[in-house]
Parts: sequence; C-alpha cells; structure tokens
Amino acid sequence: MMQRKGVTLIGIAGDSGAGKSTYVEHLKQLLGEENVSVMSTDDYHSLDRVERNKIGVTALDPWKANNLGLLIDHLWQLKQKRPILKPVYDHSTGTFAESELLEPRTVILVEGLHLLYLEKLREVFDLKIYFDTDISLRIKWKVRRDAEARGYTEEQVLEEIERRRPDVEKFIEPQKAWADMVIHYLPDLKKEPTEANPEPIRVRVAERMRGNKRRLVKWLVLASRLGLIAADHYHDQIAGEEMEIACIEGNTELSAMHSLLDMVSNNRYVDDQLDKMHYDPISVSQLLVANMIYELAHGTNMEAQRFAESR
Ligand SMILES: Nc1ncnc2c1ncn2[C@@H]1O[C@H](COP(=O)(O)OP(=O)(O)OP(=O)(O)O)[C@@H](O)[C@H]1O
Ligand SMILES: O=C(CO)[C@H](O)[C@H](O)COP(=O)(O)O
Repeated sequence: MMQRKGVTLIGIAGDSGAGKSTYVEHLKQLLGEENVSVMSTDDYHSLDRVERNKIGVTALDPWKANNLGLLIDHLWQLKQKRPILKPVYDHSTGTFAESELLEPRTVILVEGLHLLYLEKLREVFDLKIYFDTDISLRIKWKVRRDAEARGYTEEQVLEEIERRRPDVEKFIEPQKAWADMVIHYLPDLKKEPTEANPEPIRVRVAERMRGNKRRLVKWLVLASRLGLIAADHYHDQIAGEEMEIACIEGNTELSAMHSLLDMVSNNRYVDDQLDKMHYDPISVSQLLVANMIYELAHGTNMEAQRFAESR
C-alpha cells in the first residue's frame, strides 16, 4: 500500500452487539493486515464491570463509565503518527489488563460505543460510519457472544440489554446524526435460510444528501438499474434528516462485483481479494467500503498520484 503523508482514521460507532468489530476484522483483511491498526474504545472504560454495577451505571454512560478525554488525546496522537500506550479492557474478566503499545499504520480502524458523540472525536475521522443493526439481530448476537466469551449467562445478558435500553436511546442512537454513512443490517425474511447461509441478511446503506461524502449509494442505485445487483432505492428520515438509501439483497455475481468496483472507482485496490463466485450483501458493502478507505488513504486516482510523486 502506498503511503500518503498522514494516517487515515475511520470511526465506526454503534451499539453493543451490532457487529462493529466483526466488520472491522473483515476490512482489515481486505486492506491488508500490515497496513491497518485496529482499536476498540471499550479499552477506554473508566470503570470495570464490578464498579459499574456497584454504582448502577452502564458502560454506555459517556461521562461516568468512560474516559473520553484520554480517547480524544490518543486519537489525535495517532493522527499525528505517534504511537500510544493504550489501556486494555479484558471482556473475559470484566477488568483492566496491562496497557499496550499501539503503533499507527496507514489506516486506523476505530470502533466503539461513543465515537461520534463529541465534536473533538468526530473531527479526527476521515470517514464516520454508524452501525445500525436491527434490534432482533443485535439481541441474538449479543446474547450468544456475551454468554460464550464474556462470562455472562443468557438471562444476565437479556437483563443487561433491558437495563441499557434508556442509555442506548440517550447516548448511542443519536450519534447517527453525525455519520457520513449509516449501515443497517436487517434479516432478509424473503430468503430461505440454508446451511451455507443460515441467517440471510440485507444491508441498507444510507448517505446524507448534503456534503461531499456521498460515495456509494448513487453507484449502488445505478448498478441495480443496470441489473448488476439487487438493491431497493428510497429516501428516509434518519435522526431527523432525509437520507438516500440503497438496500442490497441476495447474491452479487463475481463479474457484477468487478463491474461495480469499476463504476465506483478508478482504482482496483481490492481486485486481488475477489476470490469467490458470488458475494452476499455484507461482503458487497465491505468490499466497497474497503475500496473507499483505500481511496481516502491514497487518493482517488493512483496514476495521478504516482505521476505527482515522480515529479
Ligand atoms: N455478519 C454477521 N453475521 C452473523 N453474526 C455476526 C455478524 N456480525 C457479528 N456477528 C455476531 O455478533 C457478535 C457481536 O459482534 P461484534 O463483536 O462484531 O459486535 P460489536 O458491535 O463489536 O459489539 P461490542 O461493542 O459489544 O463489542 C459476534 O460475536 C458474532 O458472533
Ligand atoms: O457495551 C459493551 C461494548 O462491548 C460492553 O458491554 C462493555 O464494553 C462492557 O463490557 P463487559 O460487559 O464485558 O464488562
């Protein structure tokens, strides 16, 4: 990956269990592990699990349960290509572990509960995404994950989800208003579950109508008109603002994926990652978002950049 002068910071916000870290892991693979640093803002909790429960606050409280001041400081250090000594929150025990050194690479993918909550956070990002996974999937996934990996019983997770509901509404969901793009996973009820695809999902990509960050929806709509992908197109109010939406469903063939990438970009950054015969809606969105991040990191036209650098 060619290096632009700075680092490119991508912020992915959303509720617990929305699928943020899973998405980030896929983006990291698509962008090349050696080019990417990953951070979770769970490491910036200021209270451990016992302390939170003792005073009756949830991890979603930005002020009482999180050290957003340190997070802001660290993100701006990384933006200036400086390494940071990052705290570590261990979900398997609900306590803090030894801090770790984090070296900034070309792209830094940051995911967490409050990333778009404050202006000082929003300002640091080159792209801001809000993950708005349907509540039915969020509950199912959180219950499974927290019971398997975080030492909770199923009942405790369900109680915790209920206890958190007011904080989700107060602190997490309003952040949609600041996102360049809102990604919404929905169950695809029209599609029969199969062994290979037990949980068919549609992906709604929403972009705001104003500003210069409209990169994907118009291409998805065109690709759908051309019969390359299956996507509904409509407008909807999200956090009080009209946004343009493309909802991708079904599988996209390899040849159509190539054409779609040709349409959205002059570059073929993720071409060598196209190793399947078809792509589900999540993979389509990941390939397009990865390509977009490459472009943010390296410019929209590689040839032009090479030429500029050679002079
Ligand atoms: N696309 C997907 N399909 C099926 N299951 C998924 C998908 N994405 C995530 N999950 C499941 O949901 C669980 C939670 O996902 P993930 O850890 O990515 O969420 P998160 O938003 O990072 O949550 P948290 O903020 O609580 O760490 C995962 O353990 C995984 O099992
Ligand atoms: O909202 C969450 C994001 O992952 C977690 O619940 C929060 O980080 C606290 O973690 P734990 O429940 O493991 O103590």
